[in-house]
Amino acid sequence: MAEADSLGKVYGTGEHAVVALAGVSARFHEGEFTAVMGPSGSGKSTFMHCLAGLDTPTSGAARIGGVDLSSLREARLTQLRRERIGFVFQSFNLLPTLTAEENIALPLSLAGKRPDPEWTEQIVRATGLADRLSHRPAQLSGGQQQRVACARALVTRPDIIVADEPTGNLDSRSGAQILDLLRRCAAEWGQTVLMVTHDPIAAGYADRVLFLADGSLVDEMAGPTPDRVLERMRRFDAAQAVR
Ligand SMILES: Nc1ncnc2c1ncn2[C@@H]1O[C@H](COP(=O)(O)OP(=O)(O)OP(=O)(O)O)[C@@H](O)[C@H]1O
Repeated sequence: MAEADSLGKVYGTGEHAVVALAGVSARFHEGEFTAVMGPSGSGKSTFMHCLAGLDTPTSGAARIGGVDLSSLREARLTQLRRERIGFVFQSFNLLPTLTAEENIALPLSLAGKRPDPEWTEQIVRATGLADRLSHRPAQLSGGQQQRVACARALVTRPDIIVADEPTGNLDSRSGAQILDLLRRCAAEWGQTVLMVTHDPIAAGYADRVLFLADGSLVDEMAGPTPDRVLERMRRFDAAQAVR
């Protein structure tokens, strides 16, 4: 469904050049929940942004449904992002003047489309927001705001959900609700879920973990558990301390 083919990204030029991605290849299948981990500055956000068409790679290709994103003009890329990818960010990014219901419907309003009532009801139920729909973000807890952001990401029924540290600002209980929901997106609705996280517990919800270091894919773990992820991260830290 989504594919990174030797994705490379260099910021700046000459002596100021920073290699954020040094040629990363990976495939992300339907119904698969992948966590992306690695030390700060290892290229996780850059990787996700290039893969989701929010940033342009300097080499290699990002493909969604077989389409090379670099072959698309800006308007077509915007449409593809809007229709096929749902984004969830660490800081929720809700519009403060809109109610929860209006925030959820926003991607459809922007595309001039009507909500599918059955699907909307399903995601409102899945996110447990039925009695909060008329509230504005300031009247909601962080966990509720992130659930609104998830419902907004889901409302277009995207093929891919991209979540950048979705639980980074949440307590563990609210975080678990978001992670359960992301797992459901993959297992129940067949969506391809990609999540950047620093948290081994969050990574334990995924089907596999990709580990980045210095812009390269250095390891992959299937069926992760928090303990195994933590142990793998400790080995990274030890290796970095030696260098
Ligand atoms: N716009 C930019 N201009 C210059 N350098 C950048 C830019 N964005 C990212 N970088 C650099 O690219 C490298 C990878 O950054 P990136 O944000 O992808 O890492 P990350 O693994 O997501 O980090 P973190 O966990 O801290 O969010 C870093 O060295 C960063 O400083």
